[in-house]
Amino acid sequence: MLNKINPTKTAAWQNLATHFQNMQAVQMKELFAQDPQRFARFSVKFEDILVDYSKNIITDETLKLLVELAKEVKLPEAIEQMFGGEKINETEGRAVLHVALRNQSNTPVLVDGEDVMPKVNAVLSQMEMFSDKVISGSWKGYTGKAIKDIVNIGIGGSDLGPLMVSEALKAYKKEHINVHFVSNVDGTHIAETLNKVDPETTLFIIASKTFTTQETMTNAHSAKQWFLKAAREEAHVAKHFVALSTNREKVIAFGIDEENMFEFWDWVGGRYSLCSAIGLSIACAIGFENFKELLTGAHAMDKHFRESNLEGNVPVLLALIGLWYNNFFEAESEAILPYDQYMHRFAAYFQQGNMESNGKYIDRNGEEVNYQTGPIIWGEPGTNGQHAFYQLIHQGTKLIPCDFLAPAVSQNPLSDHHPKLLSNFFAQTEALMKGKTYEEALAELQNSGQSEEEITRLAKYKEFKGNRPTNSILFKQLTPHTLGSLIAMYEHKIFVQGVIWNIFSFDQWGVELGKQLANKILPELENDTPVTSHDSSTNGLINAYKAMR
Ligand SMILES: O=P(O)(O)OC[C@H]1O[C@H](O)[C@H](O)[C@@H](O)[C@@H]1O
Repeated sequence: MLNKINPTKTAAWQNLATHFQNMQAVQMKELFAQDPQRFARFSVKFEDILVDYSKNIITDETLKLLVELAKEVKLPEAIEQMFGGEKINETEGRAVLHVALRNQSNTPVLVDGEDVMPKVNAVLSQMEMFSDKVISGSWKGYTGKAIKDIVNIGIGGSDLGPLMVSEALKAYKKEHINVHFVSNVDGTHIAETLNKVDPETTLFIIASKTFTTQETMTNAHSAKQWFLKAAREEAHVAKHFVALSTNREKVIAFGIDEENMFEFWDWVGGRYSLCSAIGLSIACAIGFENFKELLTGAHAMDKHFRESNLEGNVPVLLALIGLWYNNFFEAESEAILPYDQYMHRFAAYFQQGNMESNGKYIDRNGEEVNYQTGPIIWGEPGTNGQHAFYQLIHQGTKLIPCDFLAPAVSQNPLSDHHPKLLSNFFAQTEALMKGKTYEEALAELQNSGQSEEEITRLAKYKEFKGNRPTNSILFKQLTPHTLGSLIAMYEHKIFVQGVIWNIFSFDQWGVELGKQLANKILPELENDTPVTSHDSSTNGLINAYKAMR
């Protein structure tokens, strides 16, 4: 069992609160001026990934106290508990072992005394054989043709991970295979996708941990109907539908051959499942060897996380710095800003990863917390974000700690695109940190030909207070290995924060109520009789819908 310590009751928290009083007015540019070694001291290299956390409102003392907090709430023990297969997901009675899925060292990982590695490896082999067949064209459709299009039908963790990775690793994609993702129960999503594909050459991957999710099952049934309209015989389904799930019975009931089921287990959380069978669409798109590289990269970060001391531990440092802003500076959100177009779904992926994990107000003792837990996660790729929402990051009233990510080497080195992109990457964190003083703004306006009065007035608007914190994560190239490490890095950051906030990061009860109510409302939409069973707003909306349709 994880510790159940209220973090605010620790000595470190109290010390951090006092320390914060001294830190809240500290200017980062002064910290840089005082210490020429600040970058060297506040950055860490992990393989090809450089994490610079020097542009934060922190000192050695801040980090020392944050590390003390982590120790006081027994973070090192919690890390061992997760890797050791303890049932740390207590509200569901499950272990949390996404790290076993990519345990390339193949050391035993025990759950209830059983080593899970043989079954992990067996499914990986099954995925390898299958993806090889699809890619080589030896897997044939019902008319003897090779597969050209893969449609992954899933939602949440059964969609966002494979989608994000397939996009991020597009440079590694096999040219003759196209992957599509259908998630929304809005018929438009599946209809528009089916318009683009041919039943003879399309493989549907039905991805659902539970195999009961309404959206996925509805889309899967529509896909099957569409397929059977062309293929006619139920027996052909086996060549075009495979399932990724923990629920064998439901997969069989759907009509998918048991042979075509790729299994995973209840100790894999949906939003932590892309290294499991849920990654099959990735393996088919980029080849199993590249999928394996992704796992190797994630495993390398897992080892670093488990084995490094807290002071030099990348996910731990990112977690502690995030917590510093979340709980002391009262920052409400964090932005993830990849300067790599291939990573355009990265923030969306970790929106689920983070917000579904740490968006909780009941602590591990069953009590309501009296401090902030998970932040709001958002972001878009640079430079698009610069022309959209960076205004608020630079001059708004909210503090938004940002992670900037960028590859040193582009997969598409067209003329000077990449230096231009990276000049923005470097400039933004510099601007956010340094800002521009009123005097600097005034000086810039001096030769503008405007009146002194106008210049004095305008300079106010052109002043940037700066002191806005960022982490810069610069990596050599967006390879499968590096992407795997980055994914694991953020996963473990979330874990560390959840441990400290004394919440259960691996359940998601908060998504149930909406589902329950939707199930109640669905039959009410069958006829035109007005409803009266809800509040007046909900009744009014339902009745207006009935009148409009
Ligand atoms: O994979 P499935 O069982 O279909 O679940 C898909 C998704 O739906 C649920 O509502 C959860 O909130 C997510 O964590 C999960 O990833």
